[in-house]
Amino acid sequence: MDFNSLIQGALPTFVANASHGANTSAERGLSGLLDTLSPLLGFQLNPLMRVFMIVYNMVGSHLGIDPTYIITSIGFFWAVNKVGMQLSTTFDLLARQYFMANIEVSNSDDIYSHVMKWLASLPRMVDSRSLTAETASKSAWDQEDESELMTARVSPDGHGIFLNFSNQEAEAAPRFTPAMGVHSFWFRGRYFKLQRRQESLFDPSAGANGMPQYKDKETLVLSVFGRSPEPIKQLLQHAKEQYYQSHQAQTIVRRPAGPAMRRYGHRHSWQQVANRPVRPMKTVVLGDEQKIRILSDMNEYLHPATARWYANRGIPLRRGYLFHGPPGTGKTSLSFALAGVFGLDIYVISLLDPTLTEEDLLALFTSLPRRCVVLLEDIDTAGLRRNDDPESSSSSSSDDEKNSEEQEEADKDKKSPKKPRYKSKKDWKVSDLAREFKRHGNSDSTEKKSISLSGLLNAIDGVASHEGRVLIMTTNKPEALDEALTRPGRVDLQVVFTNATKEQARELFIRMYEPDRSRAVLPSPAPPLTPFSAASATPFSVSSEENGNLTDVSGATKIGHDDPSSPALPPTTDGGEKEMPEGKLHPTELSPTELSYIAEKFAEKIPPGQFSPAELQGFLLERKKTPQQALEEAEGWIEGMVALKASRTRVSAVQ
Ligand SMILES: Nc1ncnc2c1ncn2[C@@H]1O[C@H](COP(=O)(O)OP(=O)(O)OP(=O)(O)O)[C@@H](O)[C@H]1O
Repeated sequence: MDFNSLIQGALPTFVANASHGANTSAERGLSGLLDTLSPLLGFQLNPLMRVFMIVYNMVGSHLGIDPTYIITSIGFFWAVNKVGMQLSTTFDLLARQYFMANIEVSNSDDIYSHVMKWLASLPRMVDSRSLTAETASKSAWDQEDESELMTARVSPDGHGIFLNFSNQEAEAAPRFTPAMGVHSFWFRGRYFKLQRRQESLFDPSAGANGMPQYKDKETLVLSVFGRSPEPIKQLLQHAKEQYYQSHQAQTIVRRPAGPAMRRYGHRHSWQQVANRPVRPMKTVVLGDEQKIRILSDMNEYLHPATARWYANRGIPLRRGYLFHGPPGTGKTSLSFALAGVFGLDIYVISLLDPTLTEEDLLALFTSLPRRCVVLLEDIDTAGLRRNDDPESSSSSSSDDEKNSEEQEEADKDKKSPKKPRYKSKKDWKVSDLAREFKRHGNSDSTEKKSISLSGLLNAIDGVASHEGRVLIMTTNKPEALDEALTRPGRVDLQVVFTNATKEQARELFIRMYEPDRSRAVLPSPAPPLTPFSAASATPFSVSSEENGNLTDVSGATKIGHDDPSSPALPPTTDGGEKEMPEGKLHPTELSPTELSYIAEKFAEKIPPGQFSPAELQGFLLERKKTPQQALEEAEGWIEGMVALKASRTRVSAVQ
């Protein structure tokens, strides 16, 4: 059959199909056309197309309209949407470029976390359709809903109640932040646009050991209509204030960032490692005179007018303190309390950090904020290398570890120096291998020269060194320090810490047992002192302040409380000899007078200058719910500790 006769044969059918009524056209329109054209064009409809045609016909017959219209409309709307999106992107771009002010915030800056935290709290953002869920990390100090802790479980022996935190992660709600892309929100009556974008940057030496690595960099672009970025600046200020309001009364602790980040300098040099509640000055037991002296010295130094005073006299604006005394006497505690009093962040540097070079140290000091506390702990153990001593202390310590076997071999080598020193395979022992590894490891770490004394001095008061900071160095052995380190100008004030005096022991006792002014009383220790019915007990009692005293409002049984109905304590102000309160009383049941009386008795028992506040604190912590038990057991503990110290053993059987 030729083409002409085929057309002549097929065309009438096609015309008939096409000119059929409206309802039949829906059924037959496309399928009829395809049926007609397929032999014409010489192809067969495949099964998929046949299924499509069946569905097509069904839709057509059900809706009573030609599905071609539907397909055409969908295509039209898709095209309009595409064009619309393209136009909107172009308009957005043009608007941002010519009609909007923009501010970019990088995720390597603290402002990024301020803005993200604030955005996460915006109701409009939380309801947005495009969000990123993040696990909200909580520090040990973050406030928790204490009622949730009632998920306590009965102990296996049925005698106690233990808190159970196995589900805490599951119960913690995630934090929702705007996802990557463009968002909008209102703030103080203005319309803002937010673009969150991420790019992967190739950093040739960002990874461990300087290996190349891709790093994600996030940027927030905040835009507002108008030519002035002022509204965005206000927004950023607001986000920052909100952030610090929630972190009020906290001390931020920073340490040097990893070597890869340190390379970028300035704000990348330090990383926040902790955020802890401010340590109140009154919790550091130290002579009032000493406290007042250092507080007023620091206050004067940090005063804004002091900078001018120093500058006029050509004195570098630096202040250094040396806290020295036996371990556990409060040197670190005072440093934190001082930072808390003045609302400063603490920057802690360990000179023993194997990755820290002298250049790093200098860079770290130069990238400190205007006012801060820099803490160099245990400076005597830092292994500072004297300039005239080429061997670092670390290498000398590795020499000490050579055992007699190696010594013997070295002696042998001396006798026959030409003979190469090696062992046959069968002579190798696992211990040899371990030693080799250790030596190899040591040699790696000593490849990096330890910090020299002059390197440290240069960092803390060299010409390029930072001004405005407060430097606190702590040590247990002040006599081991180099004179150059402690000369005036580097150390302006020395604070001596001693083992506890009687007065300090008394104060520590009171601090331990005075009523907690916060919401809840600490849970009683889990191991039961007396068997009790688990069903009737709660792990702790919620207290409220009433007339200045803490009173139990739960009515619940207290674990470890021997006799809840013990008689009221006798008054102690009758002019005669004070009577000793009886029974093992819960601290909340002691009046201030009674507490001070027991504290006095406790202090009398403590030999002055023999125990550090940390040791006394440890003893009292063991008996934190039972002040009288502490008083009664003090003598036994002292005897045990004296014997322990005499035996110079570190293993303690005394609690
Ligand atoms: N004078 C003090 N007042 C209150 N608490 C103290 C005091 N001294 C020590 N403590 C307590 O003992 C513990 C250890 O204290 P801290 O770390 O401040 O001692 P340190 O002198 O810095 O010790 P080290 O020399 O070993 O670093 C802390 O829990 C602290 O609360």
